[in-house]
Amino acid sequence: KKRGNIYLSGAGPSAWHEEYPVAKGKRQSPVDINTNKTKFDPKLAADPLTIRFSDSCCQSIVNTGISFQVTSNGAGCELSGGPLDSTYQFAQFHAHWGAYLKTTGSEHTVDGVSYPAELHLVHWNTKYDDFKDAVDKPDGLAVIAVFFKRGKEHPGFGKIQDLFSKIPAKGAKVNIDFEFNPGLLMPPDSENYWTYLGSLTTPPLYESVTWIVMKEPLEVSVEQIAILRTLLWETPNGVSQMYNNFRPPVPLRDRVIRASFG
Ligand SMILES: NS(=O)(=O)c1ccc2oc(NC(=O)c3ccccc3)nc2c1
Ligand SMILES: [Zn+2]
Repeated sequence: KKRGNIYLSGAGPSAWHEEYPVAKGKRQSPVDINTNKTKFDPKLAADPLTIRFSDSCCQSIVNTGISFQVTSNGAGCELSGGPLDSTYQFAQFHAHWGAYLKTTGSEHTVDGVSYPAELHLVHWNTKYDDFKDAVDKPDGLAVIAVFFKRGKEHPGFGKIQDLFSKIPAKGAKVNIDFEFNPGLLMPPDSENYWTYLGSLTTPPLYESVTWIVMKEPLEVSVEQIAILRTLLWETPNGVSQMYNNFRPPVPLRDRVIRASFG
């Protein structure tokens, strides 16, 4: 059966629970971050989040059929501190975005407000042997989420977007033969973040992610937001531009989102 596109086949995200019952689970993502209900946790500031990236950590970029994905062997790219009790190694970054002239696009929202896109930097807990071993464990993954907002151009991200024309279809992959430090994609102030226990935002929706959502968005140009939609994916009506590859927020249930700032 041509599965096609998980966002456009059948009823999309609202139907994922039919094949993945965990979609209605207790620690699903994304969620709306209601800033009146977040809780400042001084312990997060006491043991600051340590985000380490390197110039040599990005090997290739692939069209996964639902986003672009810059893949890393993780060399010199590690995450620890803050809410994390272990060292996590960088595996890949990708993004989610909306449609032309729409304000939606991000997965997480803040007080009900969406951003046009959201970047995810995926890390796995090095207490496990590799990503695949970590991916379904409750403390297996840590994902840094960075909101994109429209503003000045971001030349660093532009270097990655220049490769999009080389990965026109699902499965297409090219090597990155220049140095690219994912640290360029962190907002100027990355001390202020929210954190909560959640899940992958696409099937299999494993409840294995400690989310670290940066409060400050990263500015990119309106053109750069539009270039995201030049990536292509399969739809029930054939190959077309990739957009609206985001899961809308799901219920927070019995969770409190902690803030690293007062
Ligand atoms: N939107 S999300 O929640 O950040 C999210 C959702 C689903 C994901 O599946 C993977 N797999 C790998 O990264 C991987 C890395 C190495 C080898 C195999 C897979 N990362 C994900 C992130
Ligand atoms: Zn993602």
